Amino acid sequence: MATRLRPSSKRCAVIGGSGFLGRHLVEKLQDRGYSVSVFDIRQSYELPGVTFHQGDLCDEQALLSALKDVSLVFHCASPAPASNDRALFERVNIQGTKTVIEACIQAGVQKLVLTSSASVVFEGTDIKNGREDLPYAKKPIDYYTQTKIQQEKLVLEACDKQKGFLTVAIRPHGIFGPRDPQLVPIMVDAARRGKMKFIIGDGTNLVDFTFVENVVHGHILAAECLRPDSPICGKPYHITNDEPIRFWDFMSEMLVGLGYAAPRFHLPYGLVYSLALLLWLLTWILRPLLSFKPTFTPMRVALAGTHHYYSCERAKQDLGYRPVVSLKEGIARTVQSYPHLRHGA
Ligand SMILES: NC(=O)C1=CN([C@@H]2O[C@H](COP(=O)(O)OP(=O)(O)OC[C@H]3O[C@@H](n4cnc5c(N)ncnc54)[C@H](OP(=O)(O)O)[C@@H]3O)[C@@H](O)[C@H]2O)C=CC1
Ligand SMILES: CC(C)=CCC[C@@H](C)[C@H]1CC[C@H]2C3=C(CC[C@]12C)[C@@]1(C)CCC(=O)C[C@@H]1CC3
Repeated sequence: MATRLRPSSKRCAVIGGSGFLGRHLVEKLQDRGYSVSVFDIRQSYELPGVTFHQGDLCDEQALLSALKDVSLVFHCASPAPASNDRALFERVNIQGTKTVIEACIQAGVQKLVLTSSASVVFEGTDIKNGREDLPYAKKPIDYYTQTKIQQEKLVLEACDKQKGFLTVAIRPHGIFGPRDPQLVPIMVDAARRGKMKFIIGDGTNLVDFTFVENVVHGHILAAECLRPDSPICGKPYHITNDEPIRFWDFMSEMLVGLGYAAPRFHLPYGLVYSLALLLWLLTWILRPLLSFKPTFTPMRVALAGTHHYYSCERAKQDLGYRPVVSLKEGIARTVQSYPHLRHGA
């Protein structure tokens, strides 16, 4: 296991620090005594001691002024997967990440920790205990994933011990927790519209859901282990709760916790996937006439109906990673944090 070192200056920047994961990361870094700057396209909160720089990460000059005297950068900004905007994903995740790397090198940043995604190896078919040596998806399930693959490659290939610029990528999966704008809100919206009655497939597919504080813990461990002599340089690491759970059990626990009924009726996976594909095709053909965003997309059906869980042995070995919050506690804390989304609220 690599030795953990705190950067001497303890000055770091979180690109995407106004987002769900970013804000949790900022709060924990501050608790641990880091001096933190946030760079984000929006400012969603204020925190004493944290400096905010509002800007687009594709703007090198804006980044350079935010990275002055910073030795460690976390890059966890991305357009939301639900935006499904190919041009935006390419501009931010690919061009923007090139700009982040260039700005880091120019500003003398020593370490860059990227938030990648375990989905970079997911093609819509079962992955059981997938390790980091699985090949990147040849047919990624959506544009978001396609650009996350390119982004991860760019960051890992930029690792250069000679130049003193070290990089590492964290691949979380199914992040959930307080303030998440996606998982629970999308699920509750579907429940309120009567769309959470059905289980896609036989309901036994296992999936990783990862409590946000475990993802934060993985990022900080990676940053503190990143040194020229450590085995983690230029490598990706899966960070999960290490407790794969049936997708539909997780959904049911969340729903029941919030006062909604658990899904009960089974629908065949192949049928739902084909319908989602057809719907997607129709909305694509009719896009000049109507802007309709279906709840059932092929990507979501694949996520809901296949096995996709990952080994985090490499993170345990190299980073000393162990989840700090169990799935049970994570679910309870998440449910408690959404009083406004409870049934009848
Ligand atoms: N949530 C999940 O389950 C998983 C997330 N990830 C990865 O984790 C990271 C964080 O995700 P999450 O916290 O959920 O996402 P959020 O959308 O909550 O946070 C991302 C932040 O980045 C900002 N941002 C987007 N584009 C730019 C830009 N051009 N310049 C500066 N800032 C920008 C967003 O602003 P705005 O909201 O205005 O767009 C937002 O504040 C992402 O890289 C994502 O790919 C990986 C696996 C799973
Ligand atoms: C583990 C992992 C990568 C989770 C991803 C989170 C989201 C993609 C899910 C959040 C809410 C989920 C959801 C569905 C699919 C996956 C999510 C979008 C459905 C659309 C699946 C089909 C239904 O029956 C309705 C579901 C609503 C919630």
